[in-house]
Amino acid sequence: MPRPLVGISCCVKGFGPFNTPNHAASDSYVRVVLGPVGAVPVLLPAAGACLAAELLPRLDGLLLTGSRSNVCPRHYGGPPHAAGTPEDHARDATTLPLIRAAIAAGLPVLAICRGMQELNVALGGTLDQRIQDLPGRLDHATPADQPHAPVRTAKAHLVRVDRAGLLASLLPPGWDAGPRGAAIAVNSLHNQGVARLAARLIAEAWAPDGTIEAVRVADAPGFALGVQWHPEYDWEQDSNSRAIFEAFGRAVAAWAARRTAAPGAGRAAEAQPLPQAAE
Ligand SMILES: N[C@@H](CCC(=O)NCCCC(=O)O)C(=O)O
Repeated sequence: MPRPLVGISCCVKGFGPFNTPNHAASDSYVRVVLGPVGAVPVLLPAAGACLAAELLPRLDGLLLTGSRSNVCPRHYGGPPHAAGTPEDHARDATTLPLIRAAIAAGLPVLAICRGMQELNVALGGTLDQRIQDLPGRLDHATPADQPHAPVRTAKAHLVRVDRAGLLASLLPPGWDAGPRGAAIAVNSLHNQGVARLAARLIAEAWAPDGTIEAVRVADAPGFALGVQWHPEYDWEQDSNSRAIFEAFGRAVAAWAARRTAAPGAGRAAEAQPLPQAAE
């Protein structure tokens, strides 16, 4: 049987001397899909809502990536971002409908950082835009003055995990047996966070300041998990991070087996006209 296909959400980023828009996803997501997820990575361009119906029937999983850009507040009725806050309207226009269609179809979904924020917004939740400015909250942002690699793998804080949740069920045996109890250490590279949790989401993990750090979709027919941290940066060293991707990979493999047995399974919506290619 051919290996399963996992779609990876792209951002639109300017590259080169003319800042030409490119559809891009970090190499860390490609490597984790090839590695512990055990699938073939398929980069999904941020080309709009039309992609959901075209792509979903051909995919076995959806990996929603992190990004420096932020979900535009008009999608959740929030105030405009402070000047200079990066947005990516093309990504929003692609991922928000894609998430709704994927969840409805039961396609396995793993949502990381911006991806978890998109999952919340796609299902009707709202975001805080700078949690470090809120009273009593921690600064979860990327330290600006430190080099790339260590800051992405360094543990920034603990996360208390609901022992009864999906996340706890997939962590390695004994994950909660040490002195920390039901808490794991995570990295942290975000400014925004869940404000109002979407009605269909269940919080599964919390930072010490109460920030929601993991969610699952309560009524999802398939695997649907979001984490606010970045397991893709340290899965080679961290067994908890690796376990998240392996569990996603098992769900993806099961979906692929069903899709192969019954082609057309997962078809979520009627196809829409494709957009014109950019000039
Ligand atoms: N922009 C949002 C989401 C944060 C996020 O996904 N960060 C990814 C950073 C990747 C990296 O720096 O390597 C927010 O700020 O909350």
